[in-house]
Amino acid sequence: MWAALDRVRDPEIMRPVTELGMVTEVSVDEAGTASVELLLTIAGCPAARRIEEDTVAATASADGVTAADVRIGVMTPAERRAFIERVRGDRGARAPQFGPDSLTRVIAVTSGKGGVGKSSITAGLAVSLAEQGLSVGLVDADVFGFSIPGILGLAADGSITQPTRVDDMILPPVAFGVKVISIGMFLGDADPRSTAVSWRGPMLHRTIEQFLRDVWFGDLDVLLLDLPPGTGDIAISVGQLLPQAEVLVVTTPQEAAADVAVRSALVARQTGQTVIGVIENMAGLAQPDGSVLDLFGTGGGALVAERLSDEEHGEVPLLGSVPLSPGFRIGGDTGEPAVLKNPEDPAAAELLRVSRALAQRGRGLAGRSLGIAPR
Ligand SMILES: Nc1ncnc2c1ncn2[C@@H]1O[C@H](COP(=O)(O)OP(=O)(O)OP(=O)(O)O)[C@@H](O)[C@H]1O
Repeated sequence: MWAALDRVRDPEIMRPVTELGMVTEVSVDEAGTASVELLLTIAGCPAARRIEEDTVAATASADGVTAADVRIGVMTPAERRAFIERVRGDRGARAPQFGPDSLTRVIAVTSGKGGVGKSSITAGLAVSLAEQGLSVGLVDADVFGFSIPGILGLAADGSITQPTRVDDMILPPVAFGVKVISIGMFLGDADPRSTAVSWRGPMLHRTIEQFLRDVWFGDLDVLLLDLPPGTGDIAISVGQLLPQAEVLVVTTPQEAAADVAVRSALVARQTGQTVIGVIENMAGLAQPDGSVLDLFGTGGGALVAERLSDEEHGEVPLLGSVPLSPGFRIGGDTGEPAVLKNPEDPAAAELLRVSRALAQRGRGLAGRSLGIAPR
């Protein structure tokens, strides 16, 4: 019975319910009727139905079980505190999750101009890294244009999927294997389609800080951040809070956009972050006759990469050039990322190639404390 229940995972925490202490009673009588009690953290949590269905299915599938009696209850405050401690492990309460010694690679995606496809690229990279088996989190810090929930299917009918709160721990919704948190999830009952975030710098800083502290991401291989375009308060806050972050610059092939893209990368450098590459988006659109229409010109990505490369910082590579593609755009509009639904699409295929190259580079141990002391 326990082995069967080990297969039931909490969809938000992505760990077996047995390991999380959520299963409080398991017994089977002589007639083969299995009786299981499982406790949810809070009543009506979004994951509840799925957990209940999976528990019933797992119980019924265990060897020798002829009938399943599954009871779902809710934890007492004391049980919930014990649960939070188990989930957080020895990191303790409210400790920063992505400090300099963290093994998680933090990649902030920035752009100079708005509308160059930064959010689409970030979401596509996150989903394809998760598809390759990495544990991935995504922070949508684009306050003025939070579009990640829509791109990842978390914004149906004008309301954005809310994170689950277990006391002071916030569990991010999971989309296509990616733990996602967005400013758009914290607007209360307001309709995100017609709500503007007009917070000043300190409020934005606190919000990003809270995302990194109270949102429980667990052990991530990669945390991606979708920054607002340009060089504003958020970029500076992220630089201060995550100086070890690596930065990807998204730009279009238009040479005129290069200056502003380079400037956004230079702000990241000033806060100690490392620019690891440039992704050109909205490159040539393939025509039915096989020719290519360079709607936004050519060469912008290579130009930004070249201007960011120097002796001090080494070579900043152009990691890929993602073409314009109606299929890629439709995937974003419908919340079904093309990298999963339509991997042959030319834009999706190029993004998959870039994500595979990124996945191969782990975070090095250089400069980090290994947490061991000499005797
Ligand atoms: N390669 C592409 N081919 C076709 N459409 C694209 C491509 N990349 C992005 N788009 C579309 O362009 C629009 C803008 O993209 P997106 O929202 O990702 O840009 P952004 O840079 O994050 O914008 P902002 O930061 O200003 O919010 C979206 O409608 C998106 O679907």
